[in-house]
Amino acid sequence: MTPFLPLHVSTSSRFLSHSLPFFTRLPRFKSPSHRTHHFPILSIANNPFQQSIDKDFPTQQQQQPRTLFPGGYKRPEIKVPNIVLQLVPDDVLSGDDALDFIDKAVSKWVGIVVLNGGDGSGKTLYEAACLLKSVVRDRARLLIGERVDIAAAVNASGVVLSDQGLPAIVARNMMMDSKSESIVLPLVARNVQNSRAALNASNSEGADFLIYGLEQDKYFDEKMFSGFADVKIPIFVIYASHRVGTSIMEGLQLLKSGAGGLVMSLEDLRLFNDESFSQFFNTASAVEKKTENEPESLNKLKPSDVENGTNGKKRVAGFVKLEDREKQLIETERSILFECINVIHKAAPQMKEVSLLIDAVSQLDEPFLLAIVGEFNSGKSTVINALLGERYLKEGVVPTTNEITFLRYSKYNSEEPQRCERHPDGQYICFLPAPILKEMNIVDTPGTNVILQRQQRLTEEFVPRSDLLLFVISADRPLTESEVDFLRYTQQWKKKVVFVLNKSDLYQNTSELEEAISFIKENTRNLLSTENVILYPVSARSALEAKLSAASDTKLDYDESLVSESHWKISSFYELERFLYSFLDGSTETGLERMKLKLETPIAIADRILSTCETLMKQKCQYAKQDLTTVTELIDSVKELTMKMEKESITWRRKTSLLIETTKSRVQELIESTLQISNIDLATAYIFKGEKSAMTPAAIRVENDIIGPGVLDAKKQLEEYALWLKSNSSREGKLYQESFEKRWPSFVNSNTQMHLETYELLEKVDDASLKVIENFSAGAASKHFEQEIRELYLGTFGGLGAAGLSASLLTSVLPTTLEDLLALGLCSAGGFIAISNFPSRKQGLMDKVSSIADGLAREIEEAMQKDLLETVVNLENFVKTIGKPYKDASQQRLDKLLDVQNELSDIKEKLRTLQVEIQNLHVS
Ligand SMILES: Nc1nc2c(ncn2[C@@H]2O[C@H](COP(=O)(O)OP(=O)(O)OP(=O)(O)O)[C@@H](O)[C@H]2O)c(=O)[nH]1
Repeated sequence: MTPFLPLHVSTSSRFLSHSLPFFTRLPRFKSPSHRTHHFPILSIANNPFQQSIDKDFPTQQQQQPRTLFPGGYKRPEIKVPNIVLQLVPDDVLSGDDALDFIDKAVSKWVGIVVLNGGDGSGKTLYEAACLLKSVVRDRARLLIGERVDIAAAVNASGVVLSDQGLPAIVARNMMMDSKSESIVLPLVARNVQNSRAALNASNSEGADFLIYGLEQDKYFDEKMFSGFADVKIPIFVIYASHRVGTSIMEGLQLLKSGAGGLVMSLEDLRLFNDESFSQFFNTASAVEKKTENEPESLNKLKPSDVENGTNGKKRVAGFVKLEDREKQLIETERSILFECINVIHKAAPQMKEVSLLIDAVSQLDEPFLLAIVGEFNSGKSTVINALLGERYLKEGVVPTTNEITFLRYSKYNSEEPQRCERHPDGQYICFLPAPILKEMNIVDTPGTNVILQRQQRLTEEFVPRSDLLLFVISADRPLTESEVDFLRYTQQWKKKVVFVLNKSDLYQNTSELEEAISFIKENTRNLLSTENVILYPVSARSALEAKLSAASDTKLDYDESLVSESHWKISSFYELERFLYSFLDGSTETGLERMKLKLETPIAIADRILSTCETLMKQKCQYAKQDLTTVTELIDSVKELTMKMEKESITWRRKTSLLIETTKSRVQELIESTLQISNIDLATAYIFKGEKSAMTPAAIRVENDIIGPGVLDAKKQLEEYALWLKSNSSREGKLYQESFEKRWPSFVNSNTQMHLETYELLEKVDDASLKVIENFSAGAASKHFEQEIRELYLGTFGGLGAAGLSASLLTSVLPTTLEDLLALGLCSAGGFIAISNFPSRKQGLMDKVSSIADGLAREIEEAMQKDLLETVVNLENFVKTIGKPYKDASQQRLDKLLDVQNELSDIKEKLRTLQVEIQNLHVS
């Protein structure tokens, strides 16, 4: 799982580079560690963001703890009935239509695909496995025959081992080492050819399912399968058409005999069409339904029941006795829990553990559930047998209980005193005529602290469902570390625990026994948060033997044997029984406690899941708030970008005004150097040639050398400026858009598709500054300038006549203006006054040039400013427009999450009130 690390906007480090959006240097959230250790407190199954709120706007990779169960692993579930497709590399690599066929098969009927190595090389097997994995994907389980290394390398679901292959535990551990991220334990299946091997593989081996193949030259016979009755894991039978026939009905026969499904080769699979398979699965589910309808079976709630909140049960009206009160509480509790389930669905659709709660709700009206737990070999089965008074369960020095075994009551039937069946959910249900089962269901669980992890998980997963735990400790190892660990785990579900110190007969004397009792009590008090640790030292073996011999000796019953047998070993077991029986009597305090425990079981599950949901929602809300802030900051950050553009535009304006300034100075310089009285050529040109004459060289120079190029330069500069504005705006606009899309890719939909005019905003600039310069004509300016000069000369020399002018001609040899004037004065006193105006007239012209240039510069600057403003306003509007759907969505998401958060706390409050009500139950 690659964590998606959310981005934040950093306000300080923007504008870093033009090749990156200016907001891309963003810090990352610290990804919280999501590894769980032994017995985690909080957890949720993996597979994030598929539904509801998350689907709407999946922005953050939230913390995904592995599972609510210890070790962070879940047992893999195997659906039955199922079809297993068995392949060899050639099937996969042959290049014909096999892959298409496999693709279709896994999308419809095949739930497990096994790739066997055949005799080929590891390389070929690996290549075939890679190819197969890419076809199968997650639609079916892919298992590799024997080669754990290849299974691990291609990330397969598990391995199939031959009868002589690796021990299952070794294979599983090897796979687990390589699949450290997976929350599901790897599957280990075994090929078997007879019932003994099958039993062995399912019991001490801990295989998850079996593939049963007939020995060479043997043909299928239903009786053959009867030897597998004790095998408690699914068995898939190899369906070889040449042995069994090609009718699917033959396969159905196998299912009826107890097989979990059929194993077929590619060749055999091709023999059947969709119709045959649908017939196969329909009939199989009909068979299953029949089993489910057995009395008191563990029917699961249907989703529709959850929605309706009815579970098909009649509502109970009115109550007078405690029992009625209990019924009424059950109804209230049920409806609150349905609400709870709905809220959990909303808060954490991926939380698979909600099924625990659904189960617990469906079991509210079921008898009290007493679960016997403890380490393997502590004597759990013997304790149960002693309670039942008969050796119903297998006992033994090696782990003997491999499945959760429900013991339920059924009337005595001489033909079938004990009937066991495997429920589709994998648990075993045995119907026995033992009286204690009338009032409570007893569950035998596989021992903990076994090397077989599957069994340990089974027990752990069962703990939340039980109402009371009978924790069996063996006298030869009172309270081990792993027992303490397990006990701690049970307390996460707030389970009431009663200890049974079994095999007490092993102690030499009472002081040894007392020492062990006080040791256990001392060390569990804190864990169970009670001063009153309940512990019964017993010898289940002696108690069972006493009961059995009492039963065989009709004259003596068990109670009498207690009297006659003063042995404490039996009497202490009797104490335990008395305690348990008192649970059945609703009129006693213990009976009341039974009801309370029963009612509190689903509440504890709900409470724990709700707490997990709350943590998750808190985190989700935090992320959603962060998202909203990020979106808002992202939108607002455009202001800083525009400020930056404004800053940069100053340089552009400066450059343009400098250009105008230079042009102005050059014109003025020209005036200074050219316009002199002594410039006889000029004077003659203006005075004698009149207006119609061709342009003077001075004016021509102004046009060609100064104003003309100046205007061209300015135009070029303003064109560049306009381009700078547009490219800046469209680049940044696009970067914003990319950032929104990259940051929230799942949200790119029709809402975020903008109208064309939105994109046009990025290009839309009026180019006012360019227009100003375009409107400024160098020719017109030169003409104007020419006119001004003419007026200057005419105003100066027009009244002097030929004498004055000839006098002035003298001055042509004099170097300075002053001498100029003096000479003129001497030559023509009358003309002096007119000529003396020349410098001020010249200055006037200079001022005129200056004011025209300054006016132009101002006009251009204002237009540039206008262009800039238009660009930044457009860019801001663009970013606001494209950011709006994201902002709205993050706001909506946050609102939704806050609503769910409120719903969570409301439902928690309701549960608390209910809990108080339950606690207030008392014997009337
Ligand atoms: N001495 C003595 N041995 C006992 C007593 N109870 C059970 N045993 C023996 O302990 C061994 C294990 O007993 P089981 O009842 O199979 O133990 P378990 O806890 O169910 O074992 P698993 O199901 O494998 O976890 C058997 O050999 C029993 O005979 C007892 O009270 N005293």
